[in-house]
Amino acid sequence: MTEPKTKESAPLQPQPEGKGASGRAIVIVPHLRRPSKDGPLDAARSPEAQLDEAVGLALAIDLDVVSSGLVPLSEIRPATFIGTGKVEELAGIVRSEEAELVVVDTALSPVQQRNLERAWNCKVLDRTGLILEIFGRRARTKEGTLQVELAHLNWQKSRLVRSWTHLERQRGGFGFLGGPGETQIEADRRVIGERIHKIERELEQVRRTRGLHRASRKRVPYPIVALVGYTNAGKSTLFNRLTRAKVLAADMLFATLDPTLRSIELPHGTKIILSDTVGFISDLPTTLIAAFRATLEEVLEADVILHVRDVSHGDTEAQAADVKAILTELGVDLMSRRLIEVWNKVDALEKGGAERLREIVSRRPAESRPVLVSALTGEGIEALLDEIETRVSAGRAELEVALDAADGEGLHWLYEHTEVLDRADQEDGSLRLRVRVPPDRADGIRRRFSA
Ligand SMILES: Nc1nc2c(ncn2[C@@H]2O[C@H](COP(=O)(O)OP(=O)(O)OP(=O)(O)O)[C@@H](O)[C@H]2O)c(=O)[nH]1
Repeated sequence: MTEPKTKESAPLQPQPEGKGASGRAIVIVPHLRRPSKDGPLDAARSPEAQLDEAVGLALAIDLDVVSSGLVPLSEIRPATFIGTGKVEELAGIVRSEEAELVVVDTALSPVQQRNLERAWNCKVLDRTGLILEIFGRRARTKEGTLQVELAHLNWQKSRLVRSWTHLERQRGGFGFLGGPGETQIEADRRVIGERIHKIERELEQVRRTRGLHRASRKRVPYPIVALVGYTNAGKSTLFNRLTRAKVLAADMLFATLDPTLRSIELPHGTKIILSDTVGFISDLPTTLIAAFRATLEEVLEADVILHVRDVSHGDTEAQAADVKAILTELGVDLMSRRLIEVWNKVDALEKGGAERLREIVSRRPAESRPVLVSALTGEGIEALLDEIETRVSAGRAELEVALDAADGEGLHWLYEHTEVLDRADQEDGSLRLRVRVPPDRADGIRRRFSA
């Protein structure tokens, strides 16, 4: 593990005046000096990078981050997670900074959270709580919203302490939580239980309809190209660059919790559907995996997957490893021709960096060569479009079909289910069409419309 930025005795780094409107917050990343093999802290990622990410997440929910820093630990304390001395030191900082909230970027037990709240006399949000807030703000589809609310309720149920009502009121969420007395907690637990039941029923309903939507989407004749990648890798910016669509692309994490679809035409006329997906994040709390996966199922149906990477980020390798691990778990073959690595933000590399990457890329075999782009400046975009077109066509079969001109139904079917490349009306009253189809459809179509 790299040397921590903050020494044990040093105060946290003051932050420049933040733009946040949700309250004054301190962000800390506790990390073990010697990571234990079963410790909850992620040793693959540098603590500094984790701190950057945590501050980014806090800013994404409009917190005014007044101070932030690493908290090195020699061991994890059951009662407060971090040691007594450090807890006291932080209490002083909370007071002097008039902070209303401390984000502790690790998974805290309900008891640890409660004890820290008492010691600091302010709200404490752990990593799960922080990501839940972000998911809550970014969820756009019905299913996304329900999944997040369900995860939130399950998490709350395990820790019936007053939640951070300020944020939750804003979202119109769980304002009923808060009573400190036993009876109040029991009542809250019952209300939560009922709400969980209701949401589970609604989710069932939504899933059934989503299945229908997907079935109708599957009939769409165009190949689907899905963008995946780590949070802040530049997916939305690339999506916009490729589609010139107006999709939210702010310097915010998780600007896209739910998939967005657009259809575009590639340089040689191939039409595709471009699908933007949720950003990946390190150490995703297990309670959130279902909500996250629901949005990623799109990827499985994609003909081509663009794995967008921010190659100017210090942790780009660790981020890519995270994404690949999840793709593999979902059943995507990483060696498959349908995966293209897009190395984004080449404009942000330090001097000589882009040349170095170009050399690395040129040594890779052509079929697994990443494409270097800048979604911001447009550099490399033409080459990317060409590569997408090559891969899309490679995965599709081209057929010649013939049918009677009077077969209106057949013609209609072909236009709905295949990509019609060319059409010729014959003198004998028949029609000849050149169509492109997914390989698994080719045989059926040949049988029905023998050329
Ligand atoms: N310098 C540079 N910045 C970029 C580039 N592409 C995107 N960005 C910036 O990176 C930030 C994140 O971009 P987004 O497109 O929102 O990232 P995302 O992957 O969609 O993020 P999530 O929605 O959180 O998953 C924004 O500030 C973009 O302006 C690029 O090629 N070069």
